[in-house]
Amino acid sequence: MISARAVSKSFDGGRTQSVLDLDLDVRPGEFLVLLGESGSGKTTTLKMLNGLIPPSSGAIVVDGEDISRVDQVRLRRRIGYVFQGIGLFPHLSVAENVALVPTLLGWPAEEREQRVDELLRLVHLDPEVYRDRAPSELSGGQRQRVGIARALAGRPRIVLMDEPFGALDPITRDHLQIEYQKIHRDLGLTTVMVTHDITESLLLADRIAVMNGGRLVRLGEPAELIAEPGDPYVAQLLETPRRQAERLGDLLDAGKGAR
Ligand SMILES: Nc1ncnc2c1ncn2[C@@H]1O[C@H](COP(=O)(O)OP(=O)(O)OP(=O)(O)O)[C@@H](O)[C@H]1O
Repeated sequence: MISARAVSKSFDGGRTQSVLDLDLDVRPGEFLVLLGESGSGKTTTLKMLNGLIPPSSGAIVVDGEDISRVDQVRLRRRIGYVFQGIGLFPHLSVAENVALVPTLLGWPAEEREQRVDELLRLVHLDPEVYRDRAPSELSGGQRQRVGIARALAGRPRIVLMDEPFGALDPITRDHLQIEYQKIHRDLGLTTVMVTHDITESLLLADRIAVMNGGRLVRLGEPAELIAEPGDPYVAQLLETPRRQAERLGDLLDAGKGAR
């Protein structure tokens, strides 16, 4: 569905090398997570996949088309994007934010409104209650739900998400992760999600692409990475969730014993 071939990106006339020689194939229907620490090149990669940033070299093919040769506006309307920090327009209502792409595509008002209500229900927000609210009148989790609804409005087959659950409390985060995973499956989407949270990537991804210093250092299913990190950096990343899982396992066992 998405292929990157020898993609590199530098800024400041070559002084900052953000992404180096990236080769990556995202399969149709796959949930792929780009994992790495701050500054490893994840956001730059995601923005290159929908043409927001042009690569310095290399090629990106989306659904069979080299994206440097397609109309950029049309391309971006075919790909849903959930931005880091959500990025809802504060002066627009929830419904207007969700209807952004359908409005740009010139959908008739009635169809647009039906779509907004359908999407709000999909992300578990009652349209009667939330349609006319301003983003400032929502909790962080509700705002993130609106961000997801907005990304899905134009019926994209591909969704790119940049740290979508990063700023949420753990309980809301867990709910939204599970809900989004269901949406991804039910709608047959291809999703690429950026995170620096190793546990999140292990729980959500079909495959994880680990980036370090602009390079893709490991690509594999969560179980494959756990069984064989294959790279010292990946082994180091896995230490924390492994330790936490062991401690939680011990506590759960102790809890059972105390009952
Ligand atoms: N427009 C830009 N101009 C100059 N340098 C940039 C620009 N965008 C990104 N960079 C640099 O490229 C590198 C990778 O940045 P990127 O935002 O892709 O990292 P990231 O892994 O997404 O980090 P984070 O998790 O903090 O968002 C960083 O060193 C960053 O400073």
